[in-house]
Amino acid sequence: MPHTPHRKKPNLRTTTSAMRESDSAGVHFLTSPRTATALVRAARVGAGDLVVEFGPGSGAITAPLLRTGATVLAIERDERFVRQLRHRFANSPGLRLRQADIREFTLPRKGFTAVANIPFGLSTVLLRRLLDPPNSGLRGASLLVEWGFAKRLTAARPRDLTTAWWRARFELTLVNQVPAAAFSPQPRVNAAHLLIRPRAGTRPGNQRVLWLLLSTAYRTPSQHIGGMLRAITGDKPHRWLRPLRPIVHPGTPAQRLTPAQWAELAERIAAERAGEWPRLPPRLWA
Ligand SMILES: C[S@@+](CC[C@H](N)C(=O)[O-])C[C@H]1O[C@@H](n2cnc3c(N)ncnc32)[C@H](O)[C@@H]1O
Repeated sequence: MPHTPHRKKPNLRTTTSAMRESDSAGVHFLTSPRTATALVRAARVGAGDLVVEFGPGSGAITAPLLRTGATVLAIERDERFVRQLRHRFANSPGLRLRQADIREFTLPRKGFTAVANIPFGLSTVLLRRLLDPPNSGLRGASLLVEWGFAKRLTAARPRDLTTAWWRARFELTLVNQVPAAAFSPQPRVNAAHLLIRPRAGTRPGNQRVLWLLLSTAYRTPSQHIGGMLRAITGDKPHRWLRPLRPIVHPGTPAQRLTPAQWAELAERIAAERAGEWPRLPPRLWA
């Protein structure tokens, strides 16, 4: 007869006190299995894929993730959750659990997908870790973040250089609003399901050109795209602007371009202007 390992119930006292302390740090645990399932389904992962889960807590998202057959690298700082997860998933060979700080943990070089209910206070730091590096191994991400944060990130026109850099290389989609009632303790504001996918046709080789365009555009808000393109390429701006849709006139303020238009411009300039483009700064946000 197959041996069924004895499973202890999770220690609720320990879990509850860990949750209470996490609450004081602005951390909200997912209590809606339907939301966890939707988050995992949208990640489109399965056997052979590597998923990085930031802050698994007591495993609300880890469980459906493991059911997909993917390998889950879960990074949790709180020792009580780590112990609990080890116990709960003792028979899940797909789980690689690390007790570490997600702000410092070295992310895999190999292609990976990120899935997480992100502690609201760490959203920017984590997105920087995922989306800043020009050679990020990120294949996609399915994340729960604060609603206002998701709205700002997905606005039609990025309002700052960092967001423009992320959006020209990745498509960021606000899937839906997730009510505060889906968490315990409840946050004061609703959350959002944010989906991230690499932008089709964006090649790592174009990133120097892209950075040059964006950093020039965002340095001076009133700058016109025509003059900027002429200064960078030495060509008449129409050559680059003509194929863009919606239509962009040379007198358009550069910051009015959409992420897709920046991606297309960088792609075409890099393809047609072989040259020594300036190196990317070692830390892009510095
Ligand atoms: C918002 S909760 C999500 C927990 C679980 N995934 C869920 O949805 O219920 C965030 C989790 O991240 C952990 N955490 C917070 N800051 C962390 C850090 N700097 N490094 C690693 N884990 C962290 C917390 O202990 C907590 O378990």
